[in-house]
Amino acid sequence: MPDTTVPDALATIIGAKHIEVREGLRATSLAEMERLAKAAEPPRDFQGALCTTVAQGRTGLIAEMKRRSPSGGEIRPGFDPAQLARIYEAAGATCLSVLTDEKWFGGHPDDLKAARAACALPALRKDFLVHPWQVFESRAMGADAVLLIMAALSDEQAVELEEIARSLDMAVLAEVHDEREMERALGLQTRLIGVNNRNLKTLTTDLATSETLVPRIPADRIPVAESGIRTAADVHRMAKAGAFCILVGEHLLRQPDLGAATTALLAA
Ligand SMILES: O=C(O)c1ccccc1NCC(=O)[C@H](O)[C@H](O)COP(=O)(O)O
Repeated sequence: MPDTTVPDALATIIGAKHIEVREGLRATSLAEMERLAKAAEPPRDFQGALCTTVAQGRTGLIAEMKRRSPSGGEIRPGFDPAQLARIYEAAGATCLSVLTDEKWFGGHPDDLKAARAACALPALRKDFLVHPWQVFESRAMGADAVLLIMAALSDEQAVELEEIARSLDMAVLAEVHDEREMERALGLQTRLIGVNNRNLKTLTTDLATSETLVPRIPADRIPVAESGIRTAADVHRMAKAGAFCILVGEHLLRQPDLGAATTALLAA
């Protein structure tokens, strides 16, 4: 029996996202958001950038930016998305991940716009997508890729959101935390399978999650190890499990010298 006395962080966030979408739809109709998405400048090749980096024998780093998080509290005072993007790019990151959720992460669509405009890296919109409107909104704000969290979506919803993202030439990172979610993600067309080492119900992090799941991901997919990666040894550990792409946020963002920290992590 699940412990119903413990609040489920993801369920709380998803509940609020449904309300946000309803409010968003009142301000901008689905048809208008679709029009804005189609009018946006063309997307950058998020998946291609990761494939090229890995083919060159380097670690594909999706470098994340977030002001705060439910698990970490305030992460980076003086947060400047354009400056962070330039530093990440110069230090060898392959892609960006930008939190746009305001309530829990202090983010905003303007963060993604500013970060993307400041560099040539493709950008993932890191948010909690539950409705087609948000996929169109992601493209309209300039995102090159969206995150689909399998724990937050039914199979039908995941397929629908992926179809819309693909129709807009955006990449999809399908995120999983257990074997069942992984099987469901493998039913999608995307090659990018993110294994989140963070349990989004309890917010605890364990790199063993990637060590268990990544070796079970078929060779035609691209595993991305996410969360809790802090050291060159962690990067090596993820690579040993078969994940040559990683998504890292908090550790890097807490370092005063972000560029040096990013370079050091990629030296693994
Ligand atoms: O990070 C949280 O506290 C969190 C809470 C609820 C839902 C999602 C959450 N984080 C999203 C992520 O998984 C991370 O931002 C991402 O994978 C980077 O992790 P890290 O390198 O540990 O910052």
